[in-house]
Amino acid sequence: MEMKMAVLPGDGIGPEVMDAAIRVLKNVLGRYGHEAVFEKGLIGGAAIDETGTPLPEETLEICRRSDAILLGAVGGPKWDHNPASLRPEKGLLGLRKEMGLFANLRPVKAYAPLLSASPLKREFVENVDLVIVRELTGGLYFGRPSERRGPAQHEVVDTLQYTREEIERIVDKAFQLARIRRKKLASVDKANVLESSRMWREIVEETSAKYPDVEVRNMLVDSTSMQLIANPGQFDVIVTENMFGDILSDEASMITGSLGMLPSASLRSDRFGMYEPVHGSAPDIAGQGKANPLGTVLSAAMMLRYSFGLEKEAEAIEKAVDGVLRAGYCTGDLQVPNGKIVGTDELAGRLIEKLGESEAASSVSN
Ligand SMILES: NC(=O)c1ccc[n+]([C@@H]2O[C@H](COP(=O)([O-])OP(=O)(O)OC[C@H]3O[C@@H](n4cnc5c(N)ncnc54)[C@H](O)[C@@H]3O)[C@@H](O)[C@H]2O)c1
Ligand SMILES: CC(C)[C@H](C(=O)O)[C@@H](O)C(=O)O
Ligand SMILES: [Mg+2]
Repeated sequence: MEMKMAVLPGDGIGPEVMDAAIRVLKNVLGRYGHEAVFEKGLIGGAAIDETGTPLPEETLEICRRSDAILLGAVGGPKWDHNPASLRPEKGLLGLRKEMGLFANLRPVKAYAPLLSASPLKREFVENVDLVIVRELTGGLYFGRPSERRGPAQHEVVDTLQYTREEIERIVDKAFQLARIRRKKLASVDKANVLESSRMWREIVEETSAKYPDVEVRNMLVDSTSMQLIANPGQFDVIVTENMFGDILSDEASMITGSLGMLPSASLRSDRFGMYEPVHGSAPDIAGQGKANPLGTVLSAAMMLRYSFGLEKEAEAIEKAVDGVLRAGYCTGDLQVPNGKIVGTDELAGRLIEKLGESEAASSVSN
């Protein structure tokens, strides 16, 4: 099988972490004898600079003829204050919508070597293994905004809008995921205030009848943000609206030690998906070769698992990540006791070394 992947590096540290992830990906695919074609496209600020728009038609074409998309990050101060239609985020939001990627899975896993530096209580973080299922193509980020008429305008509106079907499909996806994990689902909303959240709760209630084996509880988003810090180990799957999921996932990233650690998969009902780290373009460290590539590398592993069904290959990457951290290598955003801080490229090289070591070990044991 020849795999076709669209590669959209984007802006800031996007191209840096993407180069690292592609090196690791090519290495693992080569070891397992797979053939892959990578087609690069422009998105975000880089696309605005070249074509005047953050999501050129050519990029959409590349994505449509691929089996999966790997994306770095978009945005930065150069473009963030452009008129609304040219904001680089519009390119990313537009791509998610255009490709129908409504289910965003953001796994949060505690890696043992990173725990001692966590400001959180160790007994609560050491077994953390949760997934935030974020609704990705509806809600506040896609509702009707009011027009900006300039600085004199005295009122502004954004709308949090969902159809029943949009809520049903994401809630169902989360129940399905909980069923194959630890069977615990937390649905997070603001039902004490928002009408959309009250409808969300009704749908959770109705859907739970189909999944009697999954224990479900409804939680308010404000107290959930507290519980994530106080006792994150209580969570298995969390399902929530677009903006709540955006905010809770950046918060949850700190359980692992850094925003740079979190991968994500944006899925629909078939195997097609887009895979990107949770972080942004990090303009403060861009161009310095020190960005943490692990969120993107782990996103590539999710791509192999969800879009190509390559479980062994995905696990090999995840094991290599654990292996390099255990060996003490990390980027500057992480703290490993007695560890060595290395740059983005060197960390990718260490991952490739680890992949080789585990292959050598498995051929000795066979
Ligand atoms: N999916 C995306 O493409 C995405 C996500 C979030 C933000 N953004 C955009 O990125 C730009 C910058 O946003 P921001 O600064 O609020 O958020 P950010 O996620 O880019 O950075 C937040 C902080 O985390 C650090 N950080 C992030 N990723 C890191 C990594 N891999 N390694 C080490 N440190 C890392 C940064 O240095 C910064 O201090 C904005 O234009 C924003 O709209 C894009
Ligand atoms: C850049 C922005 C539009 C994006 C989002 O909110 O989805 C980002 O924060 C993310 O988490 O992927
Ligand atoms: Mg975000």
